[in-house]
Amino acid sequence: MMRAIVAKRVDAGTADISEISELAVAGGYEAVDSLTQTREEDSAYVFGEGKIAELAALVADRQADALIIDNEVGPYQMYNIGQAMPDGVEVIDRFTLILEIFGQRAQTRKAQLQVELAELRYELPRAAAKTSLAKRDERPGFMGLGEYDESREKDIKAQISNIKAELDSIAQKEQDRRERRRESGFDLVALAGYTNAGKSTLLRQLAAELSVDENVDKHPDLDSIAESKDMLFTTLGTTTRRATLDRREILLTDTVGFISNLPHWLVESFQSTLESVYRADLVLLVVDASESVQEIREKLVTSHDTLYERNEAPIVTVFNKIDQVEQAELADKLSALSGLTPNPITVSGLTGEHIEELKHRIEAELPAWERERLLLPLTDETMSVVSWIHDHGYVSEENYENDHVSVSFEARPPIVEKARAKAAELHPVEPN
Ligand SMILES: Nc1nc2c(ncn2[C@@H]2O[C@H](COP(=O)(O)OP(=O)(O)OP(=O)(O)O)[C@@H](O)[C@H]2O)c(=O)[nH]1
Ligand SMILES: [Mg+2]
Repeated sequence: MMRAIVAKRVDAGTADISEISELAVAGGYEAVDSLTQTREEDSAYVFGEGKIAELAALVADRQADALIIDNEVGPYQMYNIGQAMPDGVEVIDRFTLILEIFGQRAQTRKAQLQVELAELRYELPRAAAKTSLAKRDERPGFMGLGEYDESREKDIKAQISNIKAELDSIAQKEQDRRERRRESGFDLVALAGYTNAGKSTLLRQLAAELSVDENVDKHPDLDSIAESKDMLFTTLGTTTRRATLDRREILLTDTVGFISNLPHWLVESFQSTLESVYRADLVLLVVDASESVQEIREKLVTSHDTLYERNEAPIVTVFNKIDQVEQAELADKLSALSGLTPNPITVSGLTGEHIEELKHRIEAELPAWERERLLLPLTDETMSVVSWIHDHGYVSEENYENDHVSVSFEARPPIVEKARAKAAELHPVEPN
């Protein structure tokens, strides 16, 4: 495994390196040591020059292969820090680390395109900076940053627009698929929330059935016998499974987790993954109840920001991992956070506690179904209409009389509409 030193600079207060350390592990590094500094950003080195010398000594001493910095590092700062480190040491900032993780996990075409798009967006301003400096100073390869090449910038822009076009067409296909699924009577429910909150674990609890996506084999984290890893960004693509509630059939989609402090271009690149959240009939926003009130609050606020802009569906907040929290403590947390989530539900995806309640809640929050009672004349086609209604809605009563059958059912309004049309097309057999 690659050995890494983790470093972080903050303007004020104490730097918290827990998240970057977890990201390092997720990226396949062993975080062997760390250094932090509280001071304003240095334009040449991010950290103070003395701290950089200290870091270089630590890297050498611990025989690290990489230096991971939990700050955004500009192209020149990156170059300067690289020069100050022992030879062969890779310098990685927060965003390149996240991109590395995504790159390792991206298995579907869509995920790969999204990672590529994010990489190009990361590179674009850097290429532009090189070009403008090289022009100004007429020094190709300014500061050793590589060949000065204006065409590189154009190239990146062209690639970005190609990838966007392909992602748009994938998004359109997915939108069509969502509509077909709704027409088949399914309600679409999406799991959203921070990475490691327990979304995939909940998916497995709620939907034991097989996945309905073509990416089944590409999500080893969703295998019901596979253990969920306690690791950031286990799930990258989206996976959809079918689950049966009391009355309704839903399609439940697991998505990539959120993480705070992401630059705009990175979030944008993963926009199409979030479409399955924005376009759902209901969103389950999962939070880890074992975290501190402060942490949960920050994550809820970021999640709401991400969702509210484009989300169309109602949101139910799910406090997961209650097996790890004392009851009194949980009550305190819920009341402290009640302003942000008026009516949350508490569960444990691991033990299955309150999963039935969650199912009821999902059913209650889904868009209301319409009730209808249809009298169908008995013809050769009648049984197929009746079974169509069974497939697309919930039948509460079915009575056979001499020459007709009466069916009482509930379904999405468009399904009821269709059932009426089908019923109208049935013509009774002429009596002899
Ligand atoms: N104790 C406890 N652990 C849980 C519970 N739910 C999930 N976990 C653990 O939390 C970790 C993360 O769970 P996942 O289901 O992979 O989380 P996720 O939200 O899908 O994470 P990403 O795919 O990375 O976004 C795993 O180690 C799970 O076993 C729970 O209810 N109780
Ligand atoms: Mg997951």
